[in-house]
Amino acid sequence: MRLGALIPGGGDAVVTGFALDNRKVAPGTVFGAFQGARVNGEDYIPAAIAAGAVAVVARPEAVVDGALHIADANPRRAFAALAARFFAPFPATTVAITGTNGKTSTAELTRQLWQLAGQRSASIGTLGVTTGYERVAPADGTGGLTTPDVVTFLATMAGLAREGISHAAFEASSHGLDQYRTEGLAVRAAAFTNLSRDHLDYHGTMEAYFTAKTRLITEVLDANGSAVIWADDGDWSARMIALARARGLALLTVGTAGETLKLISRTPTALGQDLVVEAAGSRHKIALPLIGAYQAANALVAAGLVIATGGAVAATLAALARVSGVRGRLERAVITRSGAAVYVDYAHTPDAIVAACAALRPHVTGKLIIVIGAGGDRDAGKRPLMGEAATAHADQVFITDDNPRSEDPAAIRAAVAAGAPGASIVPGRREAIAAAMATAGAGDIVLIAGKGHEQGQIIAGRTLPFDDVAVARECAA
Ligand SMILES: CC(=O)N[C@H]1[C@@H](OP(=O)(O)OP(=O)(O)OC[C@H]2O[C@@H](n3ccc(=O)[nH]c3=O)[C@H](O)[C@@H]2O)O[C@H](CO)[C@@H](O)[C@@H]1O[C@H](C)C(=O)N[C@@H](C)C(=O)N[C@H](CCC(=O)O)C(=O)O
Ligand SMILES: Nc1ncnc2c1ncn2[C@@H]1O[C@H](COP(=O)(O)OP(=O)(O)OP(=O)(O)O)[C@@H](O)[C@H]1O
Ligand SMILES: N[C@H](CCC[C@H](N)C(=O)O)C(=O)O
Ligand SMILES: [Mg+2]
Repeated sequence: MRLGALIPGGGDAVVTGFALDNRKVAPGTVFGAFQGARVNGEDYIPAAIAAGAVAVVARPEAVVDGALHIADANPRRAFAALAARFFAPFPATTVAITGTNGKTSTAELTRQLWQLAGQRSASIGTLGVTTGYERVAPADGTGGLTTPDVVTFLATMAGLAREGISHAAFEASSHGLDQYRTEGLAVRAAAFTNLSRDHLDYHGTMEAYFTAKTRLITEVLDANGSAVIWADDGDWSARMIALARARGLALLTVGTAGETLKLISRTPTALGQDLVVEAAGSRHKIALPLIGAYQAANALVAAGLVIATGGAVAATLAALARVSGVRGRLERAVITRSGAAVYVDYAHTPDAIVAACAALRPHVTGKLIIVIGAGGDRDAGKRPLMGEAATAHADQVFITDDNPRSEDPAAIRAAVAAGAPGASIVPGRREAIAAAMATAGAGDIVLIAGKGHEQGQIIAGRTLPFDDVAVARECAA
């Protein structure tokens, strides 16, 4: 493609690709130079041009010598729009999900519902790229970033379209939205799941965190698209609904306070839960094969996205009876010799710990024993709150490590323990899982929280192999 085809006056230079790191620039690349959290990408403009960049997308005040300067006060957004023109076409039906918790689950359940309806579908998010035939996890073994960068995102979407995928659901994290990492393609429907404390290290305040998320509804979503909003998260839901209305979007509300998919009742069963949902004037009874209110919420939001993009209401709700669990979300790992069930869940916020405990509580006849930890180089303020949530909602708490990253693991454990008097502090995640499982008897449940699907423990810059499900099975052997 010629540069002139991407941007008026671009000329005849051949564009071969897009990069936002100078080390990935090859002859013909369009380079995006952005001010980051650590360094200023504008410092790498000369190196990018020396490596063959034909154009540089940067602020008007940046100095670009020897390549076309595509100047924009919001260079990340301009870069995403150009890159999308280069990488198109994309899957025809694309939807996005934001919220503090439930993005990955909802994206994956949306993909499953489409697949059950006969569509070739994919989901993109923390689990990597999932299609009906494979899951390609991020290469670094930790689960990596939810959205690596906009070039990877658009190239992946284009690759899926080439494979014949017509329907794609992606997770829009607040970091990704703030940094324009998931944009450029048409988004037909967008969902909001909930908002609670996380990532305040990056956003500073809950208000700024919420604002980052609102971009999905107010800017990224097509003007003629549909907003699917979980209605049961109080003020945050009400504000998102108001924003969707103000923009004149088609609106689908979901939950007990929802109008489109109104949750009438929810009754836990041995293997899942029975839901009664009022939709399009009739009542639908659904035997959802997943436990917990939070999974019911995500399943219904997923159904909302499918309906918003053309799925028939009754058939979509009926298909919920056939979904599979999402990797690392209330995944049953093993039963101990003494008869306790051990679950792994990706709860790494105070709210998620409450939700995961609540999901398991109806299935506990003895004690609910939880293993928690908090990530290093992440929102430190959530640590005691995670301890408090575990203490309030489980019967016995073990505090251990969860990706200490560059921080001192003992200091993180102590910060969590500040909210959890009476908890046992066990350095070493394997040791903590073993200790928790050893105390469990028949009728008890052990919940190993925080890492879900993750395949590694990040300690001092190194990622060591670690899989909660595998370790639980080893401890039970
Ligand atoms: C704080 C944050 O989100 N940082 C992300 C962001 O970095 P940044 O733009 O601030 O980059 P920077 O390192 O300051 O560099 C600025 C620019 O200079 C460029 N550069 C830099 C060095 C160099 O030698 N040459 C060069 O060109 C960089 O490519 C970048 O464009 O953009 C980078 C590329 O897209 C990301 O890798 C990086 O993620 C870091 C590693 C990270 O840990 N992010 C986490 C917090 C994150 O984003 N998590 C969310 C999950 C949230 C959730 O699901 O709950 C996610 O979406 O994954
Ligand atoms: N709708 C929900 N309400 C409350 N808690 C939830 C909800 N959905 C998921 N959770 C909790 O959050 C955890 C993570 O779920 P999931 O991976 O779907 O969320 P996410 O938003 O993608 O998270 P991340 O921001 O880390 O990518 C789950 O394991 C569960 O403990
Ligand atoms: N997307 C989240 C994942 C956290 C998972 C938890 N295991 C941790 O490392 O804190 C983040 O990057 O903050
Ligand atoms: Mg996720």
